[in-house]
Amino acid sequence: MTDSPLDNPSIARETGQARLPTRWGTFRIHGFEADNGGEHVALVMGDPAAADAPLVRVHSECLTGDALFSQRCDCGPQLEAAMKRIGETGEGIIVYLRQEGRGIGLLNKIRAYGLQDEEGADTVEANEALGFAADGRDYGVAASMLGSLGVSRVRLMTNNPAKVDGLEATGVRVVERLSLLAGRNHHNHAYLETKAAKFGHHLDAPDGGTDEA
Ligand SMILES: Nc1nc2c(ncn2[C@@H]2O[C@H](COP(=O)(O)OP(=O)(O)OP(=O)(O)O)[C@@H](O)[C@H]2O)c(=O)[nH]1
Ligand SMILES: [Zn+2]
Repeated sequence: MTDSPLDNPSIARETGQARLPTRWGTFRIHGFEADNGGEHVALVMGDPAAADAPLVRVHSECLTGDALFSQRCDCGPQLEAAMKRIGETGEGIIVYLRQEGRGIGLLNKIRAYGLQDEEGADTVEANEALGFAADGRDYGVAASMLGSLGVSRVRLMTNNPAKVDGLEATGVRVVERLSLLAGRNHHNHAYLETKAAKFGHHLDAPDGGTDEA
């Protein structure tokens, strides 16, 4: 397997912060620089460090879905739903990781999309045909960012069991998993089915997986 072109450093240092008004309320945006120079951000609302286990979304960058309104995936609506939920709660964090294309980068993701279009590959087969692992993400940098923000226990908005395990492996305690079902449409049906079949995403389950010790 080819190593991911996006190295996955595990330490991120805060570089600055500012006010970020959004449709769902005003966050503070914190900039972080990782060991390899990667740039990530966290959107913080309220005082999550004072909470026992605040609402957190660890979102992997998807330029096409988050910014360009693509319906190939569910990323944009998931990000909106997470920001809305935090806005309604008044407290929480969006950790926005620049791990585009499950870690293979934007240009390789577009090549993978091409293989899906032309050869009928699913997302996993396309990654593997390009010489990458099915999912090359690492959550160490998210743990480092949460640590800087004073958070070590979270209620995580995700359908992805590997994200829960990945965060737990880096020392973040996921006390509850909250489903984040949004943005299903006829273009992303196969993509979502592949996530459920090959990665075990919980796509029809309600909130669950609380493993409070
Ligand atoms: N390599 C590759 N990456 C993709 C593809 N479609 C979406 N992505 C990336 O997948 C990432 C989102 O991961 P997903 O597996 O959809 O969802 P998740 O974040 O693991 O799970 P949730 O927390 O439930 O949203 C983003 O970085 C997207 O850019 C694809 O076809 N190929
Ligand atoms: Zn996406």
